[in-house]
Amino acid sequence: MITQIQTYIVDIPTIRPHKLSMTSMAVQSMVIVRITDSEGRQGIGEGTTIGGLAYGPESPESIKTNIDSYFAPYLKGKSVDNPRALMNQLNTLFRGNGLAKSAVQTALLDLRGQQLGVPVSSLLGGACHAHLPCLWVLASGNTDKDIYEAKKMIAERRHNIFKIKIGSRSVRDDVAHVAAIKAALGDSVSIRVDVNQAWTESQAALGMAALQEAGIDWVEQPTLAKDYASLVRLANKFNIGVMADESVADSADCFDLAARGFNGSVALKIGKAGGLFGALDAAAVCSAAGVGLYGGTLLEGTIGTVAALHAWSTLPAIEASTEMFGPLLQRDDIVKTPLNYHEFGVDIPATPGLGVELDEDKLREYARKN
Ligand SMILES: O=C(O)C[C@H]1C=CC(=O)O1
Ligand SMILES: [Mn+2]
Repeated sequence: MITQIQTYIVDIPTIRPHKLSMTSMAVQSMVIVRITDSEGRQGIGEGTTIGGLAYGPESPESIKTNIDSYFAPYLKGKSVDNPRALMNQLNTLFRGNGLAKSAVQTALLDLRGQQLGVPVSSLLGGACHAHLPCLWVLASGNTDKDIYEAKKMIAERRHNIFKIKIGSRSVRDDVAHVAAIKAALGDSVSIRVDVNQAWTESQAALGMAALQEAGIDWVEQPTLAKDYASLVRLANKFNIGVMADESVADSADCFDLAARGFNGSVALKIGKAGGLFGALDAAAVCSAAGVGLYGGTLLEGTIGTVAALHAWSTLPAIEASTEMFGPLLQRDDIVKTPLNYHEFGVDIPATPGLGVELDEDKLREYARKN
């Protein structure tokens, strides 16, 4: 039985400013949820966004408030035997708030996994992978710094696929920046870009023609999230792949986009989909429609990242790789043993629950005091 639900906003500085088209991040703010049962076992979860309200409709403050005010009173006293039934109830009682629901669902699955002595991936049907590839995002905004950073990652065998954040400068300047990085890294390194909705369709056509010429493999969310028609037209017009990110949150969005003739890939994110169950439902719709899968992040720390990894590990194929590098962007970690990044990817824990444990001292150090 659930006896206590605690939430914390945890602010951890990033290793360098992370520049997206809509904001520059120097700190990552994560909402950590801890659910305790009557035997004293604890499950942990994370709800994280980017840049307060700059990226999406939920902020760290809204995630915490809505868990404290709405979800926690409902969950207190309930059994954890069936996390899916509890989530169905939350979805019926409370609209939206996917990031807050993802945090709570993660904590319920962590707790249930510990009760049963199995990893979260087993609760989802079982892992097909023990190690998944993981790319790195170049977002310093400076061409030379990005090239240096990428070469270091390749030499350390940490990452060999890179995503470059663009969209805050002119199309020509952005293309020149990306083409210079691609030329410096060479043919064996796969490069993609994320425009985060910054282009009009005609800017996208100009940019994509030039990026295709420069040998770039994917363009993520070139145009506005709700402009499905432009995504479909661009995906059909160019050989360079189109990745939908902000356009699609859940399985219904994926169905809608695929039904309009989209033939690219989709960035799955547990936060967008309201949790692991929703993200896997979205994956099933994409796979049935021939749309490729990509394991996406909202730059979560270790807890949110490992939760997503458990979900992605159950997918037979993740055609467009993953970007589960969030913990590496943070200067410090609030878990006792960080995830193991090596050989251009990351290991998925096989111990009960999520397989990571909170470091109470670090939690105290970084938790927001007011
Ligand atoms: O993809 C996004 O839009 C959000 C996020 C994922 C990686 C990153 O650097 O930013
Ligand atoms: Mn994106």
